[in-house]
Amino acid sequence: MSFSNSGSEEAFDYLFKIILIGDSNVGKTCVVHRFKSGQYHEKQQNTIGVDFTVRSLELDGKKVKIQVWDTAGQERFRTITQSYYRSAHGAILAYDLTRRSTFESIPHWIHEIEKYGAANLKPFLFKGNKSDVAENRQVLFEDACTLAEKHGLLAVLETSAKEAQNVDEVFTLMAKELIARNTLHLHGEHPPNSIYLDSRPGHFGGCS
Ligand SMILES: Nc1nc2c(ncn2[C@@H]2O[C@H](COP(=O)(O)OP(=O)(O)OP(=O)(O)O)[C@@H](O)[C@H]2O)c(=O)[nH]1
Repeated sequence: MSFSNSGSEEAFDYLFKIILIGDSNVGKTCVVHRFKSGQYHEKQQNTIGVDFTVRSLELDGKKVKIQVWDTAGQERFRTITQSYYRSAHGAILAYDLTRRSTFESIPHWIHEIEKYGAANLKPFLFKGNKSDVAENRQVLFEDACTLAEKHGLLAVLETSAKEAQNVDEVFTLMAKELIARNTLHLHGEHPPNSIYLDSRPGHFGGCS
């Protein structure tokens, strides 16, 4: 069965609302822009509140409409952004792998999701951005894996909005997981535990 919001819009099988969360300047907006337009722009302004982006994908023969809510990382917008958690189906936690403090904020963001998100707001996907400047790396992939395992997060991916590394993969993986969970739910089964992805594009491996 396919759905459409209005006659003029493309029909779809699934609509997923995915919220993107993390400290200011980790590159959330640039990643969303890369996902939507395939382009990279050095962004000058911080996000104010929440920005919406929609992109449709075809996954395993199904039309999937992904609505990304790009939230402001700045503290002063926290009350606005928290109000969007409740209706999200999936959450992506982002940090800047060249800035350790943004990684250390991740437990705080997990707490926010648990506090303000719906009870079934799982899985959280976990991504480190700016892998193109890995020479300035302050967060090891292994450290991210350890944190993800500790909190039962779905995946660890390292992305670059600048060099288009793993950007589509983040959203595709999230959508596939949400479809799988939806299907399992319909069949009364439980979803599997976490998946971990190596930082190299297209390489699906374990953390250890
Ligand atoms: N080298 C590099 N720089 C990036 C990348 N992605 C974003 N940036 C830069 O990081 C800065 C912050 O990017 P934004 O996308 O505005 O960050 P944000 O997380 O949306 O910030 P808020 O809107 O304040 O929450 C900008 O100067 C970008 O050009 C990347 O993949 N590689």
